[in-house]
Amino acid sequence: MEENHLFPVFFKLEQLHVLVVGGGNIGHEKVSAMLQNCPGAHISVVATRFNEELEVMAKQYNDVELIRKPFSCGDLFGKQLVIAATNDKDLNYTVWEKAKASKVLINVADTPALCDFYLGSVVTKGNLKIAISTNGKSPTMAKRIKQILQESIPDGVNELLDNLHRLRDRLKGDFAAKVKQLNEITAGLVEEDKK
Ligand SMILES: C[C@@]1(CC(=O)O)C2=NC(=C\c3[nH]c(c(CCC(=O)O)c3CC(=O)O)Cc3[nH]c(c(CC(=O)O)c3CCC(=O)O)/C=C3\N/C(=C\2)[C@@H](CCC(=O)O)[C@]3(C)CC(=O)O)/[C@H]1CCC(=O)O
Ligand SMILES: NC(=O)c1ccc[n+]([C@@H]2O[C@H](COP(=O)([O-])OP(=O)(O)OC[C@H]3O[C@@H](n4cnc5c(N)ncnc54)[C@H](O)[C@@H]3O)[C@@H](O)[C@H]2O)c1
Repeated sequence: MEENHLFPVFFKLEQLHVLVVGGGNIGHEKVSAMLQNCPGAHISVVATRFNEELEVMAKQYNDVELIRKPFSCGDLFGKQLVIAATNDKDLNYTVWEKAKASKVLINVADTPALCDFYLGSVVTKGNLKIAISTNGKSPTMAKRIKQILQESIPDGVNELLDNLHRLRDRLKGDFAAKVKQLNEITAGLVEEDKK
């Protein structure tokens, strides 16, 4: 079977500065995805025109700025991540070239082959977060799996997480002893599978 070789990580977007080039439907979708996960995300959007929903959204977040102008190389200055989401493939390629030259990680929304990273479909229950990828094969399938998991994972999972966190803080002993105790305490959660 073909395998997905993407390596998932969870970024702290309050500590990074993201540049989004393009403020249309897709620019709005990507900014919205980042803010849903991280309301404190630090995002600059450069575009010649902005979709109205994006303009309304940006006003509600202190760390999102919309800059109405054509893209230029200097926009990359001080950014750690870039999303190129214009409707101009050649321009998206230019943004990719500039990002590579500046060693900034980039997602090119219309060209998966040029992406250093993909955005995932995200399930959230309190502190629990699950990111889904189909290796770029079908974002629609990722969205549907997200919906299934969102409904099937009970909301109480966050209380369980809080309890385990408190327990983790109270456990004594070295690392190996703590791992042993935590495994024993949680074994009951997966007991059904062993039968
Ligand atoms: C998960 C999600 C995250 C997000 O964007 O927040 C996401 N796309 C979402 C939705 C979505 N995107 C598209 C549709 C239309 C139906 C369809 O095509 O299925 C829908 C469905 C909808 O909107 O209902 C079209 C589309 N997407 C890409 C291309 C370009 C291409 O493939 O060439 C085209 C064709 C453009 C065209 O035809 O013009 C590319 C990418 N989209 C990815 C992520 C990355 C791969 C993720 C993975 O590994 O699965 C990747 C590779 C790069 C990236 O964008 O990071 C978000 C889920 C929302 C949710 O969770 O609710
Ligand atoms: N990755 C995904 O999930 C996904 C999904 C659907 C579509 N797409 C692709 O994303 C691309 C964008 O689609 P859209 O619907 O957002 O288009 P759109 O027409 O709504 O928006 C295009 C944006 O690009 C900006 N732009 C154009 N030239 C510019 C320049 N020189 N400098 C700065 N900004 C400039 C415009 O001002 C506008 O904000 C399309 O190529 C589409 O194929 C990607």
